[in-house]
Amino acid sequence: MAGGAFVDSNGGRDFEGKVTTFVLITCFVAAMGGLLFGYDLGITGGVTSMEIFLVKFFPSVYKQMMDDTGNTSQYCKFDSQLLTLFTSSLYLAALIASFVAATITRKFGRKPSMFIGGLFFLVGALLNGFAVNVEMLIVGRILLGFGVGFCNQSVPVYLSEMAPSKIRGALNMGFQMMITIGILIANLINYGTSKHKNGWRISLGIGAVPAILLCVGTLCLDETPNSMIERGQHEKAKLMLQKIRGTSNIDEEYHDLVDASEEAKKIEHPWKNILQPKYRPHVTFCFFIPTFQQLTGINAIMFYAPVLFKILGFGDDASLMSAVITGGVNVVATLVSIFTVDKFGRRILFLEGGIQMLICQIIIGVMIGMKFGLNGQGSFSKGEADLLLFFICLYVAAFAWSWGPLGWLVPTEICSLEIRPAGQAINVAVNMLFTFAIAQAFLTMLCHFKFGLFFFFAAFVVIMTIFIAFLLPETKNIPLEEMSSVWKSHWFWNKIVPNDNDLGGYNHKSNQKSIP
Ligand SMILES: OC[C@H]1O[C@](O)(CO)[C@@H](O)[C@@H]1O
Repeated sequence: MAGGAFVDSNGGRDFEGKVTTFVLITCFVAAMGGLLFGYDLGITGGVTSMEIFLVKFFPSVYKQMMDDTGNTSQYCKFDSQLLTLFTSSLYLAALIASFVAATITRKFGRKPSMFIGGLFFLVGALLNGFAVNVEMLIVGRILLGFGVGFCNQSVPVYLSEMAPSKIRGALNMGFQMMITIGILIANLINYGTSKHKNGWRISLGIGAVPAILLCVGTLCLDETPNSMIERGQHEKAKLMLQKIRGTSNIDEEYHDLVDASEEAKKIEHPWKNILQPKYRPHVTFCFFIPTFQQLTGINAIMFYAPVLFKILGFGDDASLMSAVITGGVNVVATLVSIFTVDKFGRRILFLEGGIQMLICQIIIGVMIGMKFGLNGQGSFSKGEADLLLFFICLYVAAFAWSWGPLGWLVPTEICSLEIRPAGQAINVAVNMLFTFAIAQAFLTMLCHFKFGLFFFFAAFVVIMTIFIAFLLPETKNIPLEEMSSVWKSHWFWNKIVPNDNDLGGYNHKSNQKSIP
């Protein structure tokens, strides 16, 4: 499912096999999916800050922006539901599409879903690039959203099933990494196109290039062995396994895949299954982790950084350049997470990231509050603007090594096979729902909450950090087949999870220390 399913479905054991060229090509295709998602996340902020674009499609917002009679508070300059709908409609469409894609991925395979996703991306990008009215823009964004839904649902699954288990963890975070690279590319392109008359067309239309690569790439790829087994093509699956592992010694892995598929088929009602008391921690984390990931307020920065910087008095160029800087910080800090997550663990990254975000949000809120007050009139000096940008970067870095990648990793690794599809569906749907809500509400919230908006998100960061401190057990280095033991040795979850010996279908070890 979207954003995840990289976990080892064979119980964490390592099978014989090399990292073949074939697998590397699959990674490239998967990368296109993440890149496209990131590109769409990053492109609208810059485009909606381009004057020519606003004049053409949102003239009332442009008038409001240019109003220098002093009637409009800086905080409210971009407050327009139609303008935010341009950004947010994508995520609502993605939410709906990921459910449809889940069925197509299961019944017809991963490839059709990826291909359909690529096609939606292509048509959406072209519609946006050639748009002559707001309707074309919004319909284009909805199609891009369908693309995100189909790709986020199928690409990670495809990738995890193709990848040898030893690089599966890295690939999980690699997906978020590609998202951040997509955002950065979008920011760079906006910076480059902003001076051209039709710059916004190039920015929006250029998304068609990775979409074509994804479509063509998908056509050249083969289906995963797991999907072949799921659809009764056992002999083909064996051959495919030999091809992707670069060895004929695949019997053990093949039998594990068949067993896993049989187990999964026994679950008639995955949604009813996940509601059993023993899965309460799983449902809790699959719901609250994506909720909190979005309530960090990260997308207030990712979507609206150029607009926000413009509101704060940065010039046009400086606004877009600042977005490039925050985009760059986002990529580098995600790398930090990839290299430290298995060494220091998930909890420490979550907790450190939370505290760092909190401090930065308070400083940002205070700085804006002191300059713009409640009436929203004011401006920053060059030095103050640089200092503000510095704290925004520190905030983005904290997110990028904590809630960004861990928001996908933790829900996938805590769910055992029989509840993975349902758990992932919750994770993705909730993520998209809150991405939509924040995208839609941010500019209006800024208009009403003013600088207090940063304290609003900071309050959620306090709640989520306490939530992690008390409720999330450390999952670093815990083999998947022993994951159920973490609940039994946790001070809170051992009171909630029923005391049977067959949690999640896996045996658990009795000699665990108390966690955390
Ligand atoms: O890198 C920031 C991006 O990462 C996400 O949280 C996805 O994991 C997006 O919602 C956000 O725009």
